[in-house]
Amino acid sequence: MTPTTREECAALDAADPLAALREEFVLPEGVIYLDGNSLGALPRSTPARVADMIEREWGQDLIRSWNDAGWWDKPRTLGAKVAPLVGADTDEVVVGDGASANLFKCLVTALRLSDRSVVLGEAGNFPTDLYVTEGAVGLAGAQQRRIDPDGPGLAQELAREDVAVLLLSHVDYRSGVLRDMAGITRLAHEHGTLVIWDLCHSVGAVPIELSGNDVDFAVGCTYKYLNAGPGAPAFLYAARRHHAAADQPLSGWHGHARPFDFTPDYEPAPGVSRFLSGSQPLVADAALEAGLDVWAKADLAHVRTKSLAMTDLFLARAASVGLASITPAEHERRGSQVALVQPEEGAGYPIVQALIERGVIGDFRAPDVMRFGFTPLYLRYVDVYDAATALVEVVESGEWRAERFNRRSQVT
Ligand SMILES: Cc1ncc(COP(=O)(O)O)c(C=O)c1O
Ligand SMILES: Nc1c(O)cccc1C(=O)C[C@H](N)C(=O)O
Repeated sequence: MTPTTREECAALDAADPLAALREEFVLPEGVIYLDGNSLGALPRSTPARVADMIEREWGQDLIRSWNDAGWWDKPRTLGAKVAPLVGADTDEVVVGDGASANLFKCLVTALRLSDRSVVLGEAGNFPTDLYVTEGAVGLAGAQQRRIDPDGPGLAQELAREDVAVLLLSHVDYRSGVLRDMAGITRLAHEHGTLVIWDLCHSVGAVPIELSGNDVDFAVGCTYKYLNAGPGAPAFLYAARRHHAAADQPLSGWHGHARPFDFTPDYEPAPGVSRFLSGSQPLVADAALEAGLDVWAKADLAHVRTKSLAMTDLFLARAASVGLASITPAEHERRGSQVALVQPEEGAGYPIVQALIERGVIGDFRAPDVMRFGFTPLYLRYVDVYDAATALVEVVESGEWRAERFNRRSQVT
């Protein structure tokens, strides 16, 4: 049941099985952070973990750390820590490079596995997915088609039976719509299409079953709900059945079968390691590891229950001041964010700025969406209640109309 009063929220916090995890994060005084879907908060253990990596592993142990501190294997050992969060086996996930680069690798690999040459994508996807697809199809001599995956176009396009690869975001970055991974993957496979899921906005936000749903490939970033830090390395999942035939385009020595033979010819490693390219940012890997170690203490079912209760609460209070939502009311179609449409032309950006001045940090996504992310590991129900109160007050008072809230900054 959705809490309606601050007292009910406090009671939910007192009974929250995730409550203790909030202590694992550095959260600035006076801030309610509703942007963890863009950049997650800092785990308390991260600075010491990174300092240890730099001072001891690098400073004292120097090159020996490639073996002694497990640097060489970090893409795999960190991949194994991501695997339970995405419902994959530990040997199907590697960490490395960025989400855009991994997307490129998966797209070209999938095109090479298929005898077709169309990549079907979504018109409203996060732009990097569209740009990377453009680059990949250009190189592979393929074509890109775009649809609205939440309408009838998806089934119609797949039924043409010329689609090699379907690339979709599991949760839409703007609206927060959660797609039916099981149903869409099954439908695509029935039509001979491989599927790549972009999990950037769903990993750590909702439970995910990649292996159970026979997903072919997936990528995701770690700096949002996984709290790995700005620009942290991403992950790549490839179903085991594709490993032997996967021919990824950024073949580099970290993906070689015997890298220390230093042979002139490329021979891919047998498993998911073949998706690696070159050396990885090991300082950033240390921060990622600290973020993943917090996740090892969380139960995703509890995260999901709390996330839905929080978004229900926020949606209900936004509706009470007439704010329309493009985030679905149905739980099974909702990620862990709320996207509200501005009440009048040009109001969204200044409303978000007015909230930020009050210590409630969300963001604005052009052209008209006010976006609020909910991260059950470090948010309390009372925070959500207080943030919603601030939103109601900002809208009702009209304080957002002040000129200072309309000065745009580069990163929004
Ligand atoms: C759906 C989606 N894909 C990819 C990315 C990011 O890619 P990268 O980490 O390579 O910048 C983002 C966010 O930045 C995103 O929302
Ligand atoms: N990755 C980002 C970056 O390097 C700079 C600024 C913002 C981002 C983001 O992650 C944006 C995010 N994907 C979004 O959904 O808006």
